[in-house]
Amino acid sequence: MDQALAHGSARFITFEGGEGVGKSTQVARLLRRLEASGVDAVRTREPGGTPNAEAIRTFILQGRSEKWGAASEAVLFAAARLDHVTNFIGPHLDAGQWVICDRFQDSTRAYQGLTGGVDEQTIGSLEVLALDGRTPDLTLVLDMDPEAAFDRVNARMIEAELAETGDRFEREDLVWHHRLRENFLSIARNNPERCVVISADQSEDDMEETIWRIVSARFSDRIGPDNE
Ligand SMILES: Nc1ncnc2c1ncn2[C@@H]1O[C@H](COP(=O)(O)OP(=O)(O)O)[C@@H](O)[C@H]1O
Ligand SMILES: Cc1cn([C@H]2C[C@H](O)[C@@H](COP(=O)(O)OP(=O)(O)O)O2)c(=O)[nH]c1=O
Repeated sequence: MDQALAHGSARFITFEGGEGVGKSTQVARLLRRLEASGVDAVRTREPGGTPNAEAIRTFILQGRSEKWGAASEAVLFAAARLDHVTNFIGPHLDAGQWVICDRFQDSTRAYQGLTGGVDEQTIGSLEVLALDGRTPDLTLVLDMDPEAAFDRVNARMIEAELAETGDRFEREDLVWHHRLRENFLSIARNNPERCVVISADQSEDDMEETIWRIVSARFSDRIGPDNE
């Protein structure tokens, strides 16, 4: 079935990209813009979004699954995603609410698959299981040089007087993060109907405007000028 029809009138939008590129910031801003246009929307994140998936998130990000290897971690992320799709994303879309998700299946493809070395067939099978047909209508891939993204995050941490430790994936070296960036770009190139790459090397306000232009143009049938 056409995915747009499968979701009814609601739309499913995901944000993807490396660490610190501004995904959470823009998820919050897009939600505000949608609400201001009269669209009923909810935000969520991965791994997480339901109590079971949040438990898996804590387990992985504390590094407790690291020794198990990328394939086992891909299975854990898929288990969290299946619970999230079944108990949060699917029900909200079916109720007519748009769902805006901070990371989704492309993160498993980029981190565990292309960067972590888990083969395409395994990633594909896990994706079929976990998504249960809920492919995003639009994926915004935020892209910037990982060094610049880390500088930005560190500057904010110093401003807020927070100690920098980083979770399991943030502690990987820069070469790894450059490879990750290339892998997100290659996923976007391979899925041109679904993915749009956005430069994250702009101010928060400019990024918000760019994203709003893309979302409102793509879903102009749902976000009419009458609602602005
Ligand atoms: N466009 C931007 N320019 C400068 N700093 C930004 C921008 N977007 C986000 N930030 C800051 O960078 C840090 C990471 O942003 P965040 O939205 O949490 O990224 P992510 O969810 O991709 O990890 C935060 O401290 C945030 O305030
Ligand atoms: C959803 C998902 C996340 N991850 C990783 C990416 C992040 O390093 C981490 C999620 O932590 P998070 O703090 O949400 O990262 P960020 O703020 O950069 O979005 O989990 C995977 O490796 N595979 C996945 O399928």
